[in-house]
Amino acid sequence: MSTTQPLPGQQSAPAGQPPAGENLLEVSGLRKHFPIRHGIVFQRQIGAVHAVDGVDFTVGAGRTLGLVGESGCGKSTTGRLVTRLLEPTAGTVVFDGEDITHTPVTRMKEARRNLQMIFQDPYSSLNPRHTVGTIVETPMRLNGINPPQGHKRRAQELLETVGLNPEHYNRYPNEFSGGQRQRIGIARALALKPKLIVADEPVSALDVSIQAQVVNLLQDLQREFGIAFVFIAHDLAVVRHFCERVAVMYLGKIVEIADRQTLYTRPRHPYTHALLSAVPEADPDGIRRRERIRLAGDVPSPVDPPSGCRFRTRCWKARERCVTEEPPLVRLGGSPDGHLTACHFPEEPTIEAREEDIVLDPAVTGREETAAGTA
Ligand SMILES: Nc1ncnc2c1ncn2[C@@H]1O[C@H](COP(=O)(O)OP(=O)(O)OP(=O)(O)O)[C@@H](O)[C@H]1O
Repeated sequence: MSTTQPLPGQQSAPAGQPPAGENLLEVSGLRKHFPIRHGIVFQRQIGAVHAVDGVDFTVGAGRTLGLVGESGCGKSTTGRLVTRLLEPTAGTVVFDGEDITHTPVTRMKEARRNLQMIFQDPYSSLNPRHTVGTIVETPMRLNGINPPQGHKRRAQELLETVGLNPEHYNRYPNEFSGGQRQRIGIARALALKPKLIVADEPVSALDVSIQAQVVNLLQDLQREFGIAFVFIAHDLAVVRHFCERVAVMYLGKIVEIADRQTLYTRPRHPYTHALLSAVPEADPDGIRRRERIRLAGDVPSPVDPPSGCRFRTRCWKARERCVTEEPPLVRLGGSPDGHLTACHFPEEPTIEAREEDIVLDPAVTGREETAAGTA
């Protein structure tokens, strides 16, 4: 996939946002292999965890891309590579026209300012010994930003922006709830007026009742300030709410990417079908039945991923070709512009019920048979 061209199928920008199609972030062939070492003295490398294994995507200015997939498929590592918290093994990251793939963090001041990250755990990502004011002001001070109204007033404005009381400036993180701490983290990320925020599971550590509030806050900020987002989550419902485009990852690769409506209603990759079929969804008319797919086992080890298509060991459609030939991420016949799928034997583009459920997990089959027998 070319990463220098705007992704097809992007919707037009809402009022006040940058024009559509201008790529702010271009990720190409991105790889991260964590070495596995053995031995106390010589520490020989005996293998590698293929955490991210050739990922391409772009994010337009002011746009939102969701990264979804099961635990361990490489979402967080991708986020950390993009924000340069990790050094890639291969590939390129171009941000705002600048290739930052190997720029030393100390020399990428401008990019660091415009590229911020929000972390999953609001408890560990805030220094408990610093006041909220210090936490929010520090990025400005480190970057030599002196707002006309002064650091304190600006920090208080930011607290207000994220729905916190500016008078809490002198309080410490442990005096706040999880949702409030995440708001402090968001205020800190906003302090430098970033162009892109990578939000790594920003609500999954929060109570369900608080999650919606924080997601709505992020959405308001995204619209008001035209900030682009890479939103990492395993909760497909949250991603659907927040993201215009969604990429599905499996074992270090993107297996499907499309605009949200297409991905959620007309998926082609069997793995996307399986993920969606696991999402509980209200069926208001009670007429349309959704497909049921239960996958077998866990994601295989990223130390030794399967040959060919990585999903083949859990796929009900796998054939010989899937063992020998890796499917490219391409637009399939019948898919709209911008909908790319990596599959040799794609599914019908619908999530409606099939004649028979797909249940690959023997444990689930056993349980269901027992339940049916006792009913
Ligand atoms: N520093 C590291 N050293 C070795 N392996 C790592 C390291 N960080 C991540 N991994 C491995 O890389 C793979 C991808 O991890 P990653 O955290 O990116 O996945 P994820 O999709 O974000 O999962 P989760 O939703 O559980 O956070 C996993 O197998 C993980 O164990």
